[in-house]
Amino acid sequence: MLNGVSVFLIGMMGVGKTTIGQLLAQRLNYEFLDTDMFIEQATGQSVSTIFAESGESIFRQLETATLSQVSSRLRKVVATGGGIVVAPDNWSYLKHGVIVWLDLPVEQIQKRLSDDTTRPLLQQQDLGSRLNQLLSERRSRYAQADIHILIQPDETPDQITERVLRAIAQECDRKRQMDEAIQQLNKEMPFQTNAD
Ligand SMILES: Nc1ncnc2c1ncn2[C@@H]1O[C@H](COP(=O)(O)OP(=O)(O)OP(=O)(O)O)[C@@H](O)[C@H]1O
Ligand SMILES: O=C(O)C1=C[C@@H](O)[C@@H](O)[C@H](O)C1
Ligand SMILES: [Mg+2]
Repeated sequence: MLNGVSVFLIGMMGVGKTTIGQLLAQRLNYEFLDTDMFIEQATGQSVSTIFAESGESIFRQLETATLSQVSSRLRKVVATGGGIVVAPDNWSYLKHGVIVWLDLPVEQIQKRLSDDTTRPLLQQQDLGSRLNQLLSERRSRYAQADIHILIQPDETPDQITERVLRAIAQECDRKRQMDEAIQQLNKEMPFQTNAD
């Protein structure tokens, strides 16, 4: 249904981009790629070490460079870092594929990440307020995705993956119908110049 077009998963930390991305790639027979892991392999450093020793700005440059590399490739499911939506330049790369926003209420994210030490932007006392602050800064960017999946609290990774697959199929159908309508209209009403 995708004709090789890649899928980009976006969303806040902890919503399950890496978990769902791996399952989705298996179902689509695509290769799975995670921008955080890609950066860790390329630099030989963990995301936390990059933030601590080089700073967030360098991490964001690594993220954009990674995305520019992977966006030109076909048949990939790409789990992106939670902050990838912030840099406007990154959208020109994301738009090479179908963009899926995995969304989960902050209370659920909080439960999942309460003991996490690997996400540098969350290493502070009040996890709930920090997540709410990041989400309010980013929500309008996430909302630019082609597909929005609001995950239910008890939904399993397999159930979410099924729902994403159905939504991708619907989105591909919608795009195909629109392309056909445009082609039909172009046939019926050939473009006229002022000279006609
Ligand atoms: N549907 C689910 N139900 C319960 N736990 C889940 C589900 N999906 C993911 N998790 C768990 O939540 C945690 C965060 O998931 P994951 O690492 O996939 O999120 P992420 O979106 O990739 O986060 P990040 O943006 O920080 O990389 C993991 O411990 C994972 O096992
Ligand atoms: O939301 C974010 O800004 C981040 C999310 C993670 O995936 C990592 O990319 C990093 O911890 C920053
Ligand atoms: Mg991840």
